[in-house]
Amino acid sequence: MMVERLQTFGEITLSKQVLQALSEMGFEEPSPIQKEALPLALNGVDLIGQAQTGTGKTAAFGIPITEKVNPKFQAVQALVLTPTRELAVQVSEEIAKICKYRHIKPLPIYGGQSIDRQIRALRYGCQVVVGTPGRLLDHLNRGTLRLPYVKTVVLDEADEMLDMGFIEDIESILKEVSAEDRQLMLFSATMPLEIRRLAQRYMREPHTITVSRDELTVPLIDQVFYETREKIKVDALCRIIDTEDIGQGIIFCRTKRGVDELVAALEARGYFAEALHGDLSQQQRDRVMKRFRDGKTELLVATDVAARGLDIDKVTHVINFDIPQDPEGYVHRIGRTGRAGRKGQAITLISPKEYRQLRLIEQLIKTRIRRQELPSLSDISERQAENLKNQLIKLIQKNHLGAYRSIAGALLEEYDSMEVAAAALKYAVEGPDAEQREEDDEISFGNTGAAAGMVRLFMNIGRVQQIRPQDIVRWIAEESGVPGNIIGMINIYDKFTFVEVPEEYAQRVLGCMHQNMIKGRKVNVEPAKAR
Ligand SMILES: Nc1ncnc2c1ncn2[C@@H]1O[C@H](COP(=O)(O)OP(=O)(O)OP(=O)(O)O)[C@@H](O)[C@H]1O
Ligand SMILES: [Mg+2]
Repeated sequence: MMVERLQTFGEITLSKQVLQALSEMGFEEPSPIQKEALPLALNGVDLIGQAQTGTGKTAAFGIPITEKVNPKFQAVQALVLTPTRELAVQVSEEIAKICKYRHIKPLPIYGGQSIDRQIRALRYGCQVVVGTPGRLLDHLNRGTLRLPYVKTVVLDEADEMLDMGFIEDIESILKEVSAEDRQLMLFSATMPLEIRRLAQRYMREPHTITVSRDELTVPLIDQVFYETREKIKVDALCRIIDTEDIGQGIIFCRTKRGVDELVAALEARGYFAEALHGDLSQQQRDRVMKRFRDGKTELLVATDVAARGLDIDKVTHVINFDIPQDPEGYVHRIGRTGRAGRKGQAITLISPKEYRQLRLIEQLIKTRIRRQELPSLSDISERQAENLKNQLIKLIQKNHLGAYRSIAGALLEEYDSMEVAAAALKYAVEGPDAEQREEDDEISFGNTGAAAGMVRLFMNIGRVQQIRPQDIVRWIAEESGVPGNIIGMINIYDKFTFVEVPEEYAQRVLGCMHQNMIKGRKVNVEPAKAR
């Protein structure tokens, strides 16, 4: 059958409310999968839709669901199944945006969340349920969720859902939906042949849409690999982090334990990263995800729980610290970057023994992954020098140099301009007492000494080379709004730091600083004895 190609959402028969919502979401024209899937899906046929990561599969089923659900009828009419909790939340939110003007209520239902709260929400009523299989079954068994009026079922990440781990649950759930006039749609960026075959069992003459041209991966993602030995893998990773210009990155490990160990190893080296895996409580998972989505965490270290579906636009890098187990996993992992037309960088670390796995991935994606050599230490310092230079250029261009100009003027009368500039740079990078720092365990800073009326605040930072007293001053000033010049002595010890502030400011400083960050490190502030 020829599939009709459409140019705008307006050319598809969509309600005014949905068109309005799509335009508010910034969707100007349908993506390729949407162009092909929407007319078929709206007609009610079963379909299997395969399209590259980040190309709008969610809306390809979210729009038809929104159009088909009757807002006046208070019963669950559509069901979307996802493999992870985070994805259930995200898909439910995207559907909520699409049906903003249709008075339809989607509800995410997933494990780890209070079941009582879910029962109340279900009783209150919703028309679209987006959930993970285990928890949905739980509700079906308790009788707190019934599906007799469900007409549309979607398996997002269908190949994963029909894989061994989930298939029994999926079958049990499908049994609860009347097969009579049920529409079943499967979506994924990968759809292995055996899964397509298996899917026939549940589908009626499904239409198959395959959008990806030759490559399974998005061409805007640059893909490289580094060969490294197991022993120096963490150091290799750190060098890569130091040289890449990472906006936000997801680092994948094979196991939960591997994730925790890598987070600890990164922290010990002064990098801040957060872990995401299935052993965390749901509250922790939610918190980690929120901070990452809000751009507060730069690096997320995760198991494959984050491999599929997650849509976070600022992710510039995906790093496979461990090579994925199966080639499909690679496609999904690296697909967390380079979404909706953006560029992305995918980096894979392999040991000499893992070339075979790498070749299998290349075969599947029909693309060569380029080999790169690890950056040397001099590459890194070159890179840092470059960054520093760029920051200075920005400052010069902004031209807000105020009082610093007169200091510069005074210095230039006595010293050579090269000397002055170089000293200023050294001060900026290494801090005021860089020379001594290596010898001393304790670093002090400040000029007021133990002035009267000052309190000492205890900060749990640990001593890190990159954090200097002036970082702390600037950070306190930014976070609490108190002027930097009221801060007195700063003592940096090996494991903690004391900062002196006038008593009247102490409350304000304390108030903003619980669990805050300096240069990516968590900081707890507690009051210590007044002097
Ligand atoms: N027509 C469109 N115009 C502009 N942006 C769109 C359009 N359709 C979807 N998007 C946006 O593109 C991003 C990626 O979409 P989505 O998450 O649905 O991708 P996906 O195909 O499901 O990817 P994955 O295989 O990783 O699950 C989302 O932020 C979504 O809001
Ligand atoms: Mg998706």
